[in-house]
Amino acid sequence: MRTALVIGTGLIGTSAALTLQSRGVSVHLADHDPEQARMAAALGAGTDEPPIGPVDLAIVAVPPAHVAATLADAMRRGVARAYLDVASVKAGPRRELEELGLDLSSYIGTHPMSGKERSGPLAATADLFEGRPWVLTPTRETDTEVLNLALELVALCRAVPVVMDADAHDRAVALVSHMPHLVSSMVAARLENAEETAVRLCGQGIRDVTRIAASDPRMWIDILSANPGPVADLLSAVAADLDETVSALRALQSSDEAKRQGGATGIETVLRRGNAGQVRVPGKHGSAPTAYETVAVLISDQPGQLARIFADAGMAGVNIEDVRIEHATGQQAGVVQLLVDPKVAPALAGALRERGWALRQ
Ligand SMILES: NC(=O)C1=CN([C@@H]2O[C@H](COP(=O)(O)OP(=O)(O)OC[C@H]3O[C@@H](n4cnc5c(N)ncnc54)[C@H](O)[C@@H]3O)[C@@H](O)[C@H]2O)C=CC1
Ligand SMILES: O=C(O)C(=O)Cc1ccc(O)cc1
Repeated sequence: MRTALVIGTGLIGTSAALTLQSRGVSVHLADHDPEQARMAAALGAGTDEPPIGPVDLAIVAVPPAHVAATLADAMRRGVARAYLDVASVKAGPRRELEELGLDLSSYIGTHPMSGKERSGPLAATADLFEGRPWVLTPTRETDTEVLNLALELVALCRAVPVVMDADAHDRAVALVSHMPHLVSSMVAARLENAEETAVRLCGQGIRDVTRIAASDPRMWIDILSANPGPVADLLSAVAADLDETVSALRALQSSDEAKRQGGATGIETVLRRGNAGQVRVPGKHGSAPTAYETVAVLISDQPGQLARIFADAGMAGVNIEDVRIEHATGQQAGVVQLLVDPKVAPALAGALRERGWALRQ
């Protein structure tokens, strides 16, 4: 691939553009808000000048409700040899394109399973897709050349291609993305009118659970509107679990010992089912989950502390598999949890102590 056109230069479009541009592809940037395209160009994602002739690949990265119309317009203008979109839902946009009567041999629906709770070009990063699944939904109509260009994009972004049917994709993301998004919003909504004295006690757990609730509601209305059935089915299963859990908690309040026992069993069941589901969440790079050991380092809130820890871990020859940061509310300090192979954890802890870091036991 030599040339690409990114239409929709927000978080996902600009991230893809930054990666392609850094790999030597000449990228053109377009957005219905020219300021967004200008900003992406200023970040080094390409040029906001239109291409002179058709590019190799057009990447449509606009909100799901605008995908079909944007693609149809680009295809009619013949701006590229191949077209793809990156929307979080796949069956709806394809159906809309079919209804528009377009030849879809030059189109493939795709979805990078990587993103953030922030929107716009300023949130974009060139490594956003590294090691993450990127779903491709070719059909019998899809030209081989188009599939190959999509695979080349995924490879250039160092993502992991996963081929799926559009409906199967939508059911899968209802489970791993859309239903959890709503649950996160509902947990976060409990905080809206909560007492400040309670909110300031928030720790890492609630931060993890509510991070995605900060996302742009307009985008998520679009996503959920295109996948309501599967999400409603899953949410009603969650509602059944909630009902059972509430009954179990009420039983725990009973003065009857047998009822209390039943309540405890009910709670244990839901917690154990949670353990069994959680171990199935894949580790980094989509690999099987790995049990890492945590080395927890106390840091002061000063510039360069993280970089120093990473450099010191590197000097000790230790590969950091994952990292989590706990900020203590209202304090200029925090804890960095370095997740490493259990075999190297003692050596890392020793090396960091030697270099003056305080470790939390
Ligand atoms: N946010 C995320 O974490 C992820 C989002 N996606 C999908 O990627 C797509 C883009 O999402 P984000 O980059 O997060 O959104 P964003 O809000 O950061 O960017 C969307 C951009 O599209 C532009 N736009 C809107 N309508 C347009 C139109 N008709 N023509 C041209 N430009 C138009 C907007 O001005 C904006 O710059 C969506 O389809 C979303 O479902 C996929 C994976 C992750
Ligand atoms: O922020 C996160 O962790 C996400 O999971 C973001 C995300 C949002 C929408 C998608 O279609 C895919 C990924």
